[in-house]
Amino acid sequence: MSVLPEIPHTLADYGWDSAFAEDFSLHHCHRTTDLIPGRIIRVDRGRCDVVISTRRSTSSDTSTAPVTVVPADIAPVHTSDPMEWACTGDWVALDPPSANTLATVRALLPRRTAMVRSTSSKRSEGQVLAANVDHVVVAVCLATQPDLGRLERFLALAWESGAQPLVVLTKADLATDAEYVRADTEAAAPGVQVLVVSSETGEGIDVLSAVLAGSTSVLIGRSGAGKSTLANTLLGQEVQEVNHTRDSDGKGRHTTVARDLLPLPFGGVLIDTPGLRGVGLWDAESGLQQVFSEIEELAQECRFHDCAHNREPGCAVLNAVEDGALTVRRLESYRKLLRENAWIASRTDARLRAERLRHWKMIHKSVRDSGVTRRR
Ligand SMILES: Nc1nc2c(ncn2[C@@H]2O[C@H](COP(=O)(O)OP(=O)(O)OP(=O)(O)O)[C@@H](O)[C@H]2O)c(=O)[nH]1
Ligand SMILES: [Zn+2]
Repeated sequence: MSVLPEIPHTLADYGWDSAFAEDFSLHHCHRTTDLIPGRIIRVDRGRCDVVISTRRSTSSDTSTAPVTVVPADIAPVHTSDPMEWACTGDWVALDPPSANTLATVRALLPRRTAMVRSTSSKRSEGQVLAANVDHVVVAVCLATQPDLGRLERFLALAWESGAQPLVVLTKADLATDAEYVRADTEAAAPGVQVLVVSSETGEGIDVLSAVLAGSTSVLIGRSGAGKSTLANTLLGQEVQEVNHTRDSDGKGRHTTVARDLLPLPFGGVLIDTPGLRGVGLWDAESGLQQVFSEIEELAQECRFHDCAHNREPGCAVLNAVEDGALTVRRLESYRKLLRENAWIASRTDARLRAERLRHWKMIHKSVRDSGVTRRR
């Protein structure tokens, strides 16, 4: 067993609920040995760290007992497809650790959402950076002129993951015209809540905490947007668990338990993994449709159903630009991101994608056939 101390959180604090419990029971009943549920908080070279309950007896106990962190082997669930690699946020079924064996992950439970980025390999494949995320919080700094095109790209990625995006306008204490920026931001983010916060004064932190409470969240945004500062503000005391502290002589660096997934003091967790913060687009066509939903709606009114909104007669999109209802900036941003996305998608091996789709359909079908109804 791990020598790590018990942490006064429960699996429920980490997002465990009855729908995951049902998915887990499907794996459980196929096995003679006792598998246990857990959530991956970090993956590192063939190993992962998993939070598990300190109590094993019944599932009702599991949700209220304190959790502990154990290292686990992920080799049995390794596949050739990076989209299916175990990642931070995954709920898993695992063999518990024993006196002389490491815990072993036997299955990943079906993901509700997945944050995906393109890898830099020659053959473009997606890689999952975080699983089962409920809120993607996009941080935009109020101290400088916001880059709305960049915001729209982050939002497309957020929508594409299946999570609910949220925009936080940070450093409100440095803002000269917060309301003006908020209005511009809201116009660039239909269907997305926009909150104004300051880690310096604490403005808006209570509202943000209430929105994120009980869910799994990630913070993304450009460098310097104030993500680390905001994460520390939200995590409060909890962050002490992960701080990298220097030796008293100032030479070496000690790491206590390094975690990419941290419990929030008001319930729920925050995922912060390297690579997730400045993530790029990957096959986010439906995400783009959601970011630019008003343009998609206008396009329904164009005279020609294949209208490219260039100079076609009866184009509702161009008419909206003429009326001032739609900005040229936003239409150009929409075109640019669609082109960028099409280019990335075209690099992806079509056969690979078809296989992946078939595989996931099979999983969904087997879940459906077992009579389990899923929440989302
Ligand atoms: N005045 C003020 N400064 C802030 C606030 N939040 C962050 N900052 C400052 O802004 C700078 C960047 O903040 P970070 O939290 O490091 O930004 P980040 O988004 O994590 O940056 P990366 O780690 O590069 O991605 C730091 O100097 C912070 O002290 C705030 O609410 N008010
Ligand atoms: Zn048109």
